[in-house]
Amino acid sequence: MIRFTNVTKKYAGTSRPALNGVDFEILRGEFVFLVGASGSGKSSCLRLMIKEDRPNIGSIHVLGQDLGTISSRKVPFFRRNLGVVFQDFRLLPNKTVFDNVAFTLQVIGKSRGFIQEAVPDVLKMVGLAGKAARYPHELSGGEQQRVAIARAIVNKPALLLADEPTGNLDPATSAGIMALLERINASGTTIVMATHAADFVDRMQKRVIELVAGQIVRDEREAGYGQTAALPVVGGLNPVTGQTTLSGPTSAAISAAAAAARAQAAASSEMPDGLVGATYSGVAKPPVRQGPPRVVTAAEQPSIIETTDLVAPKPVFDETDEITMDAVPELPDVFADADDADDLGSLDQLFGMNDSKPIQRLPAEPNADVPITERLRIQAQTRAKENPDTDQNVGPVS
Ligand SMILES: Nc1ncnc2c1ncn2[C@@H]1O[C@H](COP(=O)(O)OP(=O)(O)OP(=O)(O)O)[C@@H](O)[C@H]1O
Repeated sequence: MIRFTNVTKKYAGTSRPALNGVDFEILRGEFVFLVGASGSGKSSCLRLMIKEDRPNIGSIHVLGQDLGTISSRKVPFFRRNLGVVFQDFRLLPNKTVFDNVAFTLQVIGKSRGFIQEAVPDVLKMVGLAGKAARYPHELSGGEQQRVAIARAIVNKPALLLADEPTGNLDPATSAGIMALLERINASGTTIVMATHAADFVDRMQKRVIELVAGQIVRDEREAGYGQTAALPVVGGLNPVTGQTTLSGPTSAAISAAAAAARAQAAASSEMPDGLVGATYSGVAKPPVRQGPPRVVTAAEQPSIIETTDLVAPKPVFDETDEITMDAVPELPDVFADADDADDLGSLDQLFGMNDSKPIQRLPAEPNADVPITERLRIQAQTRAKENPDTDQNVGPVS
């Protein structure tokens, strides 16, 4: 589903890489937390996954595509199979809840009939059935985030990427969002979520990939947040004062786990700039793994097909099994309507696209009119057991 091979990302003007020789593989159906201190590289990972950015070194495969070779013309088609949720929701303020969700489908050329059926269904799923006519500013933060999730999943993505989706929400609302994400994952969608929400990570006991200064220090199944993830900002030295930008007890609170992580980072490459002491409060957390990182390998993955009765082992999108971009037809007409063009520009911003390519409507998909339960795969699936497909879609598509 996702494979990073020796990925290094260094932003222009920075002295150390944001990601440094990162290797991991995420298989279909997994729920993976990306954790680590602020600045450790979580968002950079997610940006690389949606091809918003490219690595300096290494290769990235997502949904069977080598992102290093995919042409920019085909990137929108690749992104059709991704849902993305951000901390700050990124809703279109001048559109209703319904239209915010419908917009995703309009852009990819779904029929009006399909949209009229799919949007109410997905709003019901996220608990917003009665709020379709509201505007974002008329919603609470949690409701806005549920709209963002509805928008991300309405096109039944195989992969949902979430960057601190609970970052602006209170604990109770966050719990609702996490329950929703867990349900979406149970329907077969792979989820990768960057978060600082230690309580949820500890509670949910999913796979955890932990970054320290751009390097993976832990990759563990059924894991908690860990202590090193609470390390403070990497590179957080104030350039004016030369002091750490952090407040609170620092040196006294440096944990053994923090020291181990730093020693590990230093041993494997140059010491990252400005890695300073921890402010971890000392609240009881699961012990951090000592020694070399335990990387979860494909061979260690549980068989989703054999171990799960209710979960579809295939991604929500059948067509993602074999995304072959060469088979994608040429893009049709550019939108002529100025309003739509503005809106499409906004959609590009949702993905963080900062280039100014011509705005184009994508062609409709065939066989779009299937029931919402089938589209979202939220019902029990027995068919998959009968016809298991263990291909994880990692690696180049020939
Ligand atoms: N566009 C950019 N230009 C230069 N440096 C960047 C850019 N984006 C990120 N960085 C740097 O790369 C490093 C990793 O940043 P990234 O946003 O990936 O961290 P993060 O773990 O997601 O942090 P947070 O938890 O605060 O969101 C940081 O040192 C950051 O300052």
